[in-house]
Amino acid sequence: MSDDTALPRASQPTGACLFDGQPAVHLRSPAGAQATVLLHGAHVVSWIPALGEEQLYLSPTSALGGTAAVRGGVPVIFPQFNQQGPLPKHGFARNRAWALQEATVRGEHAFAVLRLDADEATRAIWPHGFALEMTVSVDARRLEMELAVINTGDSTIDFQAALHTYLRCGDVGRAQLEGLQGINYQDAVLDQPRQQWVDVVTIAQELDRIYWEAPRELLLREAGRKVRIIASQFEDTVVWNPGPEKCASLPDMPDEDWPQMLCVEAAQIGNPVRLSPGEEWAGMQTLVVED
Ligand SMILES: O=P(O)(O)OC[C@H]1O[C@H](O)[C@H](O)[C@@H](O)[C@@H]1O
Repeated sequence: MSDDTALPRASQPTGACLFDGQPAVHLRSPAGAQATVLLHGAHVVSWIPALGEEQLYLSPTSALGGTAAVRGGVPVIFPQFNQQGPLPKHGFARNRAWALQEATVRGEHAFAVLRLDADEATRAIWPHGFALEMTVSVDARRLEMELAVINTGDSTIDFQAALHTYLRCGDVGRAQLEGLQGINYQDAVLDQPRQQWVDVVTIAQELDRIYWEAPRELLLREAGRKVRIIASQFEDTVVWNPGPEKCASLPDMPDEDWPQMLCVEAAQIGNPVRLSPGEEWAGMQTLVVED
């Protein structure tokens, strides 16, 4: 992925930018950490901690413009997870143009706020009033993503939501996701409920699981790298890798790229959130690179 701006991305200040020709916002913290968020979907497509390397996987063959969902980064899932209801898969938030409200550096942080309001197109498929606010913040070693949902309508809303984070891996077969032992999950590949006995390791084929009421903190560990994954308010965690066969069937991802990613998604699936008019809910996922 290349930028279309004159400045190399490493030198871009906090503010509006283009990413592969698409409207985006770039964040640069005083310590030099960076993140880039597309206005399409409020989709985080890059996170580079200070003195670090890219931490997110973004498919080089994913279309970033138009109405298609982006393969990689952090898709925002709202108001439906997967195909668990009548709406398009994973809802509509990831396929809409969000508005940039603010992009600022404050203290050690650089952050941006993006907003999506109900409009005619969303009401046509989901007849409710709502506003979404996505706040993305970086400091030296940390990426914080908060999705807030406000019921701006005059009737109750029920929704599922997720931050569908594609973590970059050197080789997912040698990576380890720690913290899920003892947790019950729905195995979407086997279509069966199961329980996790050991850490999630040696992924070599499709893995697609919803862990119910998962621990707040998980750790992705691979040679020379540890990323702590902290969820707040999101009760469930989805872990997904397409494996070789499913990856080969995805038109927006190179066949050989599946070992380079693992989705660890902060999600609210089992207990949809219910908001009365005027009420608000917010869920957060924080990623921290550790020594
Ligand atoms: O291809 P997408 O619509 O982006 O969905 C990608 C994946 O998202 C989640 O992780 C689901 O659990 C998977 O079943 C799904 O395949």
